[in-house]
Amino acid sequence: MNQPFGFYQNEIYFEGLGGVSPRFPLTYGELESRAEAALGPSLWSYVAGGAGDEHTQRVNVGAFERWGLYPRMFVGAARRDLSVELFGMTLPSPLFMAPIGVLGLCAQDGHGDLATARAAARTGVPMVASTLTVDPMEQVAAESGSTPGFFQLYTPTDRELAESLVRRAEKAGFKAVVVTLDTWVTGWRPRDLSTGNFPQLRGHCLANYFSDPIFRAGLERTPEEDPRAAVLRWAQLFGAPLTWDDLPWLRSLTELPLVVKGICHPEDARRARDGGVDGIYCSNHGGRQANGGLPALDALPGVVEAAGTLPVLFDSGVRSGTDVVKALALGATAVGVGRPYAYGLALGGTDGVVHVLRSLLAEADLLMAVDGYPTLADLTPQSLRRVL
Ligand SMILES: Cc1cc2nc3c(=O)[nH]c(=O)nc-3n(C[C@H](O)[C@H](O)[C@H](O)COP(=O)(O)O)c2cc1C
Ligand SMILES: CCCCCCC(=O)C(=O)O
Repeated sequence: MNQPFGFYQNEIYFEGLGGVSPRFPLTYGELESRAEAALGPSLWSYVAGGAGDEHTQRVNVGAFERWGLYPRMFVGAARRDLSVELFGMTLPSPLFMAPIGVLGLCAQDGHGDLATARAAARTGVPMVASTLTVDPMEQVAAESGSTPGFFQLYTPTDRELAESLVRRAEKAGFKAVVVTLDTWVTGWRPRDLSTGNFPQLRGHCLANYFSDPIFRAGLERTPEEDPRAAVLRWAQLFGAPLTWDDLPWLRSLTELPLVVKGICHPEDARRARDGGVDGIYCSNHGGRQANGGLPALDALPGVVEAAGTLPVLFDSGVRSGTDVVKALALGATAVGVGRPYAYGLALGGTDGVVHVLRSLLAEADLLMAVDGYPTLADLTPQSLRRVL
């Protein structure tokens, strides 16, 4: 079903959308409340929660309401083209799935990364596979069919281990490496601190480490023999507090497109661009890391300007197809969906993820049809007006 996007209105209402299903929610509110019930209290609070009093998380979402899209008439947008060029590839739409570390646990069978990769295969929407998958990255890559996948790297303090993870990602067939910069230490997350629930500390989602020859070589006993010691070793190695001096080394790690995630300041975007990265990923980690109060969407225009000709990926707060359109109009090349697809996974495995992705795309496509924007190039900052 890896069909190009660009639906016709009548197909939506009379013929169905090949993936959007009435058995799953059609509003974000219902998706969230049904996912809460499906995930159970502990996993729900990990996935849904954020830093501090979750102000940043809320303003990430609210920021989209402060922009309105001008409707344009006499455009004849009967056909839309949502395809986008990214890293030399033509993708059928600008949507991608942001990396989610405990994703595997969100599926009923505990193999949610594989189920999500299958959704990528079915929709053509790329998945950014986290370093923290339940199943090893090689298996995740194998499930995504002809849809390109990206590998997200949490840079460990051991450079040899970092290099090994990247080598494996290349060999597994991932098409880009996304280095997350904003999470070398976990932020202040009251929900998780009160439940004591960090799935990684229970040994979940560490398959990429436990299967890695460099990681294993640093242990006295294998993770199978002594899982506790392996988790402790992982916790010691997890995150290197990188500086600009490390960028040349990161750049040297791979010839795959290199993307840096967590960039919100224009000066950081400029320095990353000058340091030779291939893409800038504007994100505040969905408000999970710092409760600093800046909505990621408000940071996007400055990052886009500083990135120059580099593609800008964006996430944080995207909850609907109209949000996708607004982020594109503000200059994003591709837009990441985070929590919503994890909720779809919780409700219906691969089918649930496909439903969420196709609902977002159908809504974006219909907005572009009705408001007269037939292609992504037609969406510019002038298409928007600040409304609040
Ligand atoms: C449960 C959870 C786990 C996450 N794990 C990762 C991760 O492993 N790597 C990463 O770069 N970002 C991770 N993120 C951040 C997402 O990639 C993305 O930036 C964020 O979800 C966007 O915010 P939103 O979900 O509110 O739209 C995670 C987010 C959630 C909700
Ligand atoms: C030491 C674990 C850091 C959190 C990793 C997953 C993530 O990015 C998130 O929960 O957010």
